[in-house]
Amino acid sequence: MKVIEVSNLRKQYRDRLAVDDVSFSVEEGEIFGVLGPNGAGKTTTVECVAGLRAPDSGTVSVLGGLTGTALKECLGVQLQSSALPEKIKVWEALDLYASFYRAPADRTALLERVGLADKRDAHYGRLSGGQQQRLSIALALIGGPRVAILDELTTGLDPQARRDTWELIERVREDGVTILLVTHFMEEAERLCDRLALIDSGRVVAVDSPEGLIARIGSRQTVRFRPTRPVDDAVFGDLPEVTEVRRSGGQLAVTGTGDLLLAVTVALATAGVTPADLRVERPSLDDAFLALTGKKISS
Ligand SMILES: Nc1ncnc2c1ncn2[C@@H]1O[C@H](COP(=O)(O)OP(=O)(O)OP(=O)(O)O)[C@@H](O)[C@H]1O
Repeated sequence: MKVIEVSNLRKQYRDRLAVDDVSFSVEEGEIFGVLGPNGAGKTTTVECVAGLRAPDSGTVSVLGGLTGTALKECLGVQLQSSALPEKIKVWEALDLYASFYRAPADRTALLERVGLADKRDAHYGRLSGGQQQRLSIALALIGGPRVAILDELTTGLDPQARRDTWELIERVREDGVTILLVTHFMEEAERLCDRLALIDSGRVVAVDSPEGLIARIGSRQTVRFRPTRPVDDAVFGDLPEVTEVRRSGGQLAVTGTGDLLLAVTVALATAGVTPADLRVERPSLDDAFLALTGKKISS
């Protein structure tokens, strides 16, 4: 079942065309990512989905076309700009947000869920960045939504806090919540999203799974290592998987396709060479975006 359907969305701010032509749909239970560089139109798109902005043209349908209070009861939103007052306590924020809903979720269970049970009396301003983000996720979930919209929720977090947040999002999905996630982090998109819309300059460049997007640019990969003793290019000469061998300092980079790692390691073993610091570089979502748009997403 399609939970969100966006068709030919367009939104202009004065002389700035933020969203030109955006269409995608999100299936029930998916984590669907909206990925693109800064200023691509991601936030404007999800604000239109959340009913917080009116599109100039195009249509948005959530849960079969719910509007007004019915939509609000089913939708949880965590936006980039939603900062709370420094002095508000965690439980006060939850109580405040719970008052917006007819049947709010159990607050104690929710605090446990996001790992803030021991912070219930703490002031918002005294929480770490990761804790503030987890509170904002709890606030997005307080109404017991079927769909949650989360915008740039790990921006500014350290790697551990980011990974903790990803685990939390995965658990939220396991509870049956469909998630629309805005991000410009490749790793986040690859780790969390079932499917993604790549957005550039207000337009959808492609919609696919992370693997599907990466597969579009082919299966080229590179095996890098430091040989424990000198190795001649001829060692790889007859391997159909290998297209290029490059040397830089003491390091070798063998590029090719297919089961390249196996082919290279067997050839090295046959030649009696041990590859130290061996690693395989496969194309990333960043490479896919670059191939599709000529630009890099990473900021
Ligand atoms: N309220 C506004 N008034 C005028 N221009 C705006 C407004 N909001 C966004 N824009 C502009 O519209 C374009 C798209 O912005 P939007 O925030 O939707 O992009 P984004 O992909 O979410 O970017 P970011 O990752 O930086 O948040 C940008 O050029 C932005 O400067």
